[in-house]
Amino acid sequence: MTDDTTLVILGASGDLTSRLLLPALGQLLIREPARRVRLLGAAIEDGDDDRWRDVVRTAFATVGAESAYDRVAATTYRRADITDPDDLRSLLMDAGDRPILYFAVPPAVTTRACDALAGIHVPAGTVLALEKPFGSDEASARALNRVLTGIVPEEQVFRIDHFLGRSTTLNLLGARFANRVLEPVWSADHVESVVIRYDETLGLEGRAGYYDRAGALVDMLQSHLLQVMAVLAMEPPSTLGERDMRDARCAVLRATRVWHDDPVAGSRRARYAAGTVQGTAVPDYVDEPGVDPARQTETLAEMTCEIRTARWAGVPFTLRSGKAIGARHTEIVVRFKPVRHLPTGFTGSADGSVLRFTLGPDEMSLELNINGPGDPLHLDRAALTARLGEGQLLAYGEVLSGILDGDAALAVRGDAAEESWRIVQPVLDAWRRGDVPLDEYPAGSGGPAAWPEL
Ligand SMILES: NC(=O)C1=CN([C@@H]2O[C@H](COP(=O)(O)OP(=O)(O)OC[C@H]3O[C@@H](n4cnc5c(N)ncnc54)[C@H](OP(=O)(O)O)[C@@H]3O)[C@@H](O)[C@H]2O)C=CC1
Ligand SMILES: O=C1O[C@H](COP(=O)(O)O)[C@@H](O)[C@H](O)[C@H]1O
Repeated sequence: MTDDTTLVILGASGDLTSRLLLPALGQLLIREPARRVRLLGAAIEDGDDDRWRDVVRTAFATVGAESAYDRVAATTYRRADITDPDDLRSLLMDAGDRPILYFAVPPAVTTRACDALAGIHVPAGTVLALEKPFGSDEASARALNRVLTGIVPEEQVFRIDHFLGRSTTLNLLGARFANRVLEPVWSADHVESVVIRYDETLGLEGRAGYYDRAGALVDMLQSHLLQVMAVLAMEPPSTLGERDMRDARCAVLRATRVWHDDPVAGSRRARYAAGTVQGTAVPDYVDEPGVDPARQTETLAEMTCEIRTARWAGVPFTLRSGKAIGARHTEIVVRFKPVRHLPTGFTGSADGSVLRFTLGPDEMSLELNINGPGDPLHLDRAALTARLGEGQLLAYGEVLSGILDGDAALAVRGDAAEESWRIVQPVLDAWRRGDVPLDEYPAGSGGPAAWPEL
């Protein structure tokens, strides 16, 4: 990586930029002292270099990376409407050779900006990094892919999914592929069910402009949780290189359908009502600023899928994510089948073992049936727990590192983005038709009382 690479952050005044991208860049520059980057920020609002430099310094400081600022070779700001070809042209002139255009802007703006880019000259080696959601359905994702590959080759398109850079997801690879003990039981022969759950205490956080159109299904399941499922379920790749990893993940998605092809039985949705989350009052979702009640947006989504391969057919993979839940509950749970025959004479129950990966703090635990204290033939439950390495970088740091190095292993390939939409489309359609009721739960609860525990 040399000084002549410019990271152009489109959406310099946005939440993602200040809260996640810049802190991650600061961390990355601290971890890799030889790395240099030029930073060009752009947004619609009038601004100047000094104000932008303050934004960068403040963001670096949030992760204790103040000293990384000296490694940024230049930091400049340009006012630009990136849907305007003239503004884009002058931005590209400022960016120089082989720029990285990071679209930290709303998805509809990204689409319009890419349409504009397709009509102008883009320097060879330009990299495009696009935030999720990628398109708004399968057809629009396909159309956007066509536009992108008309601008730069697929290897230069980074569709971002920061869950692929999360240490838990990376730890899954180590646990699965560096332990011979797991591979023989990693299939429908031994696994009964898988749950991937990301319940947050956070509510809307002022993001109605985006979230009210997306909802939990698109915001979390269609993107992040399907990618985590792909890592959990993929065939062992030959290498951790870009092609092997992306082929393996995409093969899982290609084989995935909603459970029994029945989106009504295979999904549930709900929305939070007024309540209290960890001592703080949260309004009814429809009373949050900017929400349109007519949209019937869900804040809790659940979908069960089947991966139709010899390894996984018949195993339900349930993905769930909710906002304003009483306690953070973020984990991957692999539940094994009980033993085929429990020798007569034991007392107590012998439920299947459970392998659990907790996301942040990262832990892995294996629950087993053991002979407990007292009666030696009475079965008790015990857990072997290991704290996993948190990684030196935030998830966005791993993602940025890949982009700056031109390694797309942690980015979503175009065909995988389309497959993810294909998987959720029947559910979206069923919800739009009103075939699945929109249930309610008080903010701060664990979800609708009537929903059976996963
Ligand atoms: N925020 C988050 O936690 C996460 C966000 N994302 C994704 O990141 C993207 C950005 O989200 P977020 O930062 O929250 O959004 P914000 O609304 O906070 O920021 C949007 C940014 O886009 C700029 N912008 C809008 N239109 C244009 C335009 N025509 N030309 C130039 N700049 C423009 C805005 O500039 P101005 O202020 O000048 O109008 C602003 O800087 C979305 O795709 C979102 O899904 C992904 C993961 C997490
Ligand atoms: O992309 C998103 O992710 C966050 C959850 O991820 P985290 O790493 O910030 O915990 C989610 O809150 C947000 O709604 C979604 O857009």
